[in-house]
Amino acid sequence: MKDRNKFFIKDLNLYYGTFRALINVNLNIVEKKVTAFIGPSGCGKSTLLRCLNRMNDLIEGVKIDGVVALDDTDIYGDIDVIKLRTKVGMVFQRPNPFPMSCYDNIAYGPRCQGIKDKATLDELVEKSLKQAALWDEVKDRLNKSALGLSGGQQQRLCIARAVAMEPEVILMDEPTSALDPIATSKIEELMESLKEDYTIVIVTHSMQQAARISDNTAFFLSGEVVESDITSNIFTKPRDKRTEDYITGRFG
Ligand SMILES: Nc1ncnc2c1ncn2[C@@H]1O[C@H](COP(=O)(O)OP(=O)(O)OP(=O)(O)O)[C@@H](O)[C@H]1O
Repeated sequence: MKDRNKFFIKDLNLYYGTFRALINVNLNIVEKKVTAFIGPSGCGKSTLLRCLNRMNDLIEGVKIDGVVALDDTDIYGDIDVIKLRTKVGMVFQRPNPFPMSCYDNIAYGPRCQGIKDKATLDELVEKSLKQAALWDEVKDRLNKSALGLSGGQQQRLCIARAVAMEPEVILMDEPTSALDPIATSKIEELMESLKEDYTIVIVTHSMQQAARISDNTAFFLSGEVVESDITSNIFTKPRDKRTEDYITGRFG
């Protein structure tokens, strides 16, 4: 099947006050693939990720120019931002379950959207937890606090919570950086299965992780996307000397 672009990013610049954090970014994000953003600390990976569901709108002093289109619609045009964030869900670096039961964590978003029917919610909770590979571990403790889960389980719960909103894209900002290697490999396996249904964009500090899980990789440096390509090309035959220096560990 031919690749289809989910996001189209053209000449994007982002300023925090007078500081230009993204510089003329041009990038396509392919549908139903995993795209990794890599690069040294402070190079703009999270900033670009947050542009994709307008999370930067919440930061004072941010100015953006250029185009970010989702399925051909400019998301910085006159659109419903709440709807956008429903379509483009997000999972953060530290697991952040709400201080409520596992069940209520998942049902929270759908309830806010007006779904009240218990059977419908039950089904959605089960389906989301299954998709996040957590159902077997929590099915007997759905009514207990989510805060009693391990860190890795909490992160999968947060992924289930994102999935329950039936998004099209899931943004993940260093989703495994607070987790141990076993929990990390569970999340990595999970991403492999989630990409059948969702477009995934992940910021990661780990080049090994990007190489393991992503189909496409974009390499960032000082606010610019230096190079983006299929992941194997980035790691075996980068076109730009700066990418090569980074992946061979010469800096960063
Ligand atoms: N809210 C903010 N206000 C001002 N400057 C910011 C803000 N957020 C990020 N920056 C600056 O923008 C630049 C890019 O930051 P960003 O967090 O996007 O980088 P990153 O590549 O994700 O870094 P890391 O890998 O360390 O998470 C940095 O210089 C950072 O200091």
